[in-house]
Amino acid sequence: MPDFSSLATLRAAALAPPPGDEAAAAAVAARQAQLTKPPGSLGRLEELAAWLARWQSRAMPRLERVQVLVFAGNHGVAARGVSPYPAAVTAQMVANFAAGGAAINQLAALAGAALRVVPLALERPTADITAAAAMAEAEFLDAVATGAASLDPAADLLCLGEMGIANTTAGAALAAALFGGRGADWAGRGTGVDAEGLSRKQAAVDAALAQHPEARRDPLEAARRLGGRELAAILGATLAARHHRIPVLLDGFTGTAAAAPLALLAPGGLDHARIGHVSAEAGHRRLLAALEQQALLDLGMRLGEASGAALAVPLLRAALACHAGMATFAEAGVADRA
Ligand SMILES: O=C(O)c1ccc[n+]([C@@H]2O[C@H](COP(=O)([O-])O)[C@@H](O)[C@H]2O)c1
Ligand SMILES: Cc1cc2nc[nH]c2cc1C
Repeated sequence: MPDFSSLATLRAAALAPPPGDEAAAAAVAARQAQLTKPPGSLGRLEELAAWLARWQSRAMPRLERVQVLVFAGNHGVAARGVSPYPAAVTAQMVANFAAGGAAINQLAALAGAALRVVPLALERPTADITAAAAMAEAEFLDAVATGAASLDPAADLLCLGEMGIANTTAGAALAAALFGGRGADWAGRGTGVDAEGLSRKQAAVDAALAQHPEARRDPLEAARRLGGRELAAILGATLAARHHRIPVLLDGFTGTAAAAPLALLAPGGLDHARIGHVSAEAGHRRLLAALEQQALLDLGMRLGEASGAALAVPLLRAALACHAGMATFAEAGVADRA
């Protein structure tokens, strides 16, 4: 378990992500070549089986234990009129998750996954990023460590999601600091803000970027100054998963932005993560392009709460069912190519 007790140790862990197991990935590719199908005909399912093998370090990957983690946080920038919903909805949705009434409850059950929801100091919103750093260093590290500690170290796969009114504004500011551009490039409609709300959101992102020039220079400072507790927890869980050899499915725009600092801190720092779906949130495609990632699904969803990550789990199960269950040409007596 990496040490996230100081910014220096967190940075050290992020700068040295363990490599994948290329032998396990090669074993998958070798078996794929023997299976009763034209080479490559299962498309990305083949690559996904190899990806699971590489990051689980298992020639025959498995999905017996899938964890869905949803982190919740509140944001001072919500007071800027950037979301149509009041901040109180964050805690109300956490209660809804506990009662089993949210979309993620249904989708996690369908995925055969264990859902855990972790509220992070909801009564204490982060500071308004247009005026101050979202979190002090200790608060940031605490959220990162909570994210890491919430991970089931025996999981075969981790799906990550978030809940936090106004967090698409935080995600947009973070993405702009990491990859360049301004509010107009990264802010979208979120939960459905109107045109004036969108203008306020773009202005809030621009004001936050002007307030925090350091964020453009250091991905961890960007996460601390512009993000939020649930975003920091996603970063911590994603990095901890890498060190525990657990592949990760990220969810939408906010969740992808939360983990993105890891890709900038180390080349391949997010190679153990895939994006479950591309959100309808305007900036997500731009973010995926910047990360050179292709989402698994494109269903026009924009919910967050790990819904798009959980929905992609059955695709991974399909990839493994074919990989493990198909006969080889020799076993089935099917003639291979001449
Ligand atoms: O991540 C996404 O793609 C996404 C897009 C739109 C909305 N959300 C969810 O909606 C909330 C943030 O939206 P907003 O409008 O309050 O910034 C937060 O709880 C997210 O889980 C998430
Ligand atoms: C109702 C509601 C549910 C959500 N789930 C994730 N983000 C959300 C935002 C709102 C507003």
